[in-house]
Amino acid sequence: MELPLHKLVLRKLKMKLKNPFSTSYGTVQDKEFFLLELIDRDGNRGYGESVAFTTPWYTEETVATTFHMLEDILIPTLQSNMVTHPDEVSELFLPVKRNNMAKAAIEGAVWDLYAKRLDIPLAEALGGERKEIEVGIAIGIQPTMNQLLEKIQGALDNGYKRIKLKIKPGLDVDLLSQVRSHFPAISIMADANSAYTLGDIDRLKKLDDLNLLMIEQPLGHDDIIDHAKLQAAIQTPICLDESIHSVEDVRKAWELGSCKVINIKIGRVGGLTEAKRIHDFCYEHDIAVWCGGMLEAGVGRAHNIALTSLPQFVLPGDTAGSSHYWEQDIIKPEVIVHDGIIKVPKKPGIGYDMNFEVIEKYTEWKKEYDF
Ligand SMILES: O=C(O)CCC(=O)C1=CC=C[C@@H](O)[C@@H]1C(=O)O
Ligand SMILES: [Mg+2]
Repeated sequence: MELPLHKLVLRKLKMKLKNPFSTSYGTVQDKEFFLLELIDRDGNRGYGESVAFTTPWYTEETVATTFHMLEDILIPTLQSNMVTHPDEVSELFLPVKRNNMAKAAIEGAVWDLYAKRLDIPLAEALGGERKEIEVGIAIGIQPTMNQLLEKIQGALDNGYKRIKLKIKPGLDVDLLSQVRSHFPAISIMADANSAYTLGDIDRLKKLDDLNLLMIEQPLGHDDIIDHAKLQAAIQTPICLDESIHSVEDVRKAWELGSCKVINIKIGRVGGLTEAKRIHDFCYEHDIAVWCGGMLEAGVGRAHNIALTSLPQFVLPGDTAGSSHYWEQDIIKPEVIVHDGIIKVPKKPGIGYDMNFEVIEKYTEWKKEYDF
């Protein structure tokens, strides 16, 4: 049955993070993004959120390229084609190379609308079964060791199930050893955001003594060959983040032995349909999967929660609670983490209502598109 699309409302928002988030690439303080509200002829509303940053340090996409893609390519494509199921959106966008975060923003709104039309939770529409999901937390690079230890303790006090720390050359073996000696038994992983090369192999081998859950994206953002060499040389499981844009990337990485774990970010892989394909491949091949974060506001967070309800998300994701990032989130209720657990909402679609008071407060401009 056709999805009778009526109108798309595109809002540009800017929200200040409570705490700046620092990685080997740099620091994020303000999060700029698009909120997409897709309305059908029966008055149902589906929501999507874009995740690209203002500069292309994580992937090549930015807020500006997202707008260009939405305005000039993706929205017109959706306007001129009929869809019956969200999977058809990624088919429609197939001739457009990459620009996965822009594609995911619009596809996410279609998925939410589709689930709402069926009157079922998005998690169920995706085939998810979990009623609750376990989550961890990502802690950015801190100015001092004491501040880092305090942040970790605070996260543990809040029940988060695993701690992800950012590392870079010079802020790695010693830093992680100190953390490990303060917290001998906790689940710790390190994210390098491509800060190393194979020349650092001896340094990276030292991490094997620290019982890390995994090391995320140690080498080049577009590499799977050197990662295979590194994985053969170290015991710590490698997780790929930046290198993975599709299920084909996962298949190749798996065949080469480039990693043991996959971080799925809906935006990086072009939407929930491709995220689900990656999930299914990993399920069949017994590859551990978890859901990464992009410092999302509530709508993006809600999509992550729905996705994480699928069975192969066997490791805690980066979906921390709203209050970890924001003074006020754009959804009601906010995402609450209790003892490191989020309850998957039972209401239709993403399962959270929009908080338009907050949305209006942070909206810089909005624009409407008719279908
Ligand atoms: O959303 C979160 O809480 C996790 C954020 C996070 O760790 C990242 C977001 C975006 C880019 C990176 O710095 C990093 C990552 O690589 O996973
Ligand atoms: Mg990462």
